[in-house]
Amino acid sequence: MSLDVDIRKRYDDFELDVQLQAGSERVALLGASGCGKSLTLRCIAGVETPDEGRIVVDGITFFDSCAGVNLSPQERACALLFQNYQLFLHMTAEENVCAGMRDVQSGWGMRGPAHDARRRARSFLQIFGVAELAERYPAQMSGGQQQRVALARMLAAGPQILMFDEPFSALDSYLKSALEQTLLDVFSVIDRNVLYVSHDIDEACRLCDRICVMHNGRIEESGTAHELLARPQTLAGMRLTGCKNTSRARRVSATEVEALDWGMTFDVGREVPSDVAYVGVRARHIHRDHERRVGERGRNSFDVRVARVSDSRFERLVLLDPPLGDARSRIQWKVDMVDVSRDELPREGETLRLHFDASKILLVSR
Ligand SMILES: Nc1ncnc2c1ncn2[C@@H]1O[C@H](COP(=O)(O)OP(=O)(O)OP(=O)(O)O)[C@@H](O)[C@H]1O
Repeated sequence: MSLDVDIRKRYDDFELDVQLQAGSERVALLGASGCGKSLTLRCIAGVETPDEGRIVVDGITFFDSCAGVNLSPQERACALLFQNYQLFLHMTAEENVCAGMRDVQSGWGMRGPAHDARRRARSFLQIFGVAELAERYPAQMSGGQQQRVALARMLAAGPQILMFDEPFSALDSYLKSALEQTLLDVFSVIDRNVLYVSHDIDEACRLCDRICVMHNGRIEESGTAHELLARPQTLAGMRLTGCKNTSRARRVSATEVEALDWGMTFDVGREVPSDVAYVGVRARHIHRDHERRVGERGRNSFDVRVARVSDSRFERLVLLDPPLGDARSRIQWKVDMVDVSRDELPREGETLRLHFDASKILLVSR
């Protein structure tokens, strides 16, 4: 399995410039809204045409601007699944899956007599737990059921590359989790290129082997979830891997960096790059400083005022006013509420002495 993408496409106010190579692995495109994730998939699927570049899947050239190659979407052995199902409304579930097979060009996919196609359609519906809905029309199914049928149709088409564009974002968390598990079952038995678009780092971690961080039409960095979480290389990488606290930064000395938006200087205990531009502090790397009281100085410990608290089921989200800055530069801290008495939880208006685990502070230059 291989995927080789090197494309550019310009619009008046947006430029896509993507280079992506992948082998037998599932790759997530992770990025904020409007960064070019869907456009990349649409170019690979052939529903958008890049201005220039190449797209090669398993040795087959889908697109090559220099060689004048541009296969039609039907000629490309790929399937693209969106969040909005896109089933044929006048066809039953089984007919929808069969239609996927008939769309397939010769040389790949499952073809055969009608009864064979129907038998195969049922087996794909079975994989996604909706075989009993084979005779129903999309209007007679829930959103989750329609998406299961759409997944069955996608797989039945036998594509070389499976592309998912936030397929579960319209579903509730229970259904989403169940479908993710089914997808993982499917991935474990098929050997296909998989591209999965998401803006959710956890979803990308669960479903993919490698994550590409997209920003402003480009892939800024790529790595395993572990690599990206431990050592993001860019501001976009820090934010997309869930780092809620980022600030512009300036090197103060060999091991000290100032977070300009917070008025705090950290000794990170390692060399600060001369071109450092941003620092990031993950909420879980902030702790109460039990050794010092408010007002006592200490390395990487600061007095911060609690501006606001809000509770979810298991955690209290605490917004902290840094020594400098306004409401936009507040620092987020999360405090576990399980097995903690309410008296111990931070309260609005109080000042706390907090220790920042500076060895975990993230430093990036762009
Ligand atoms: N046909 C078009 N004409 C002009 N601009 C376009 C066109 N298609 C896409 N764009 C622009 O390209 C950029 C990337 O769009 P794209 O749909 O790939 O974003 P995305 O990362 O998938 O976002 P989201 O997560 O919101 O779906 C956007 O700024 C969009 O406005």
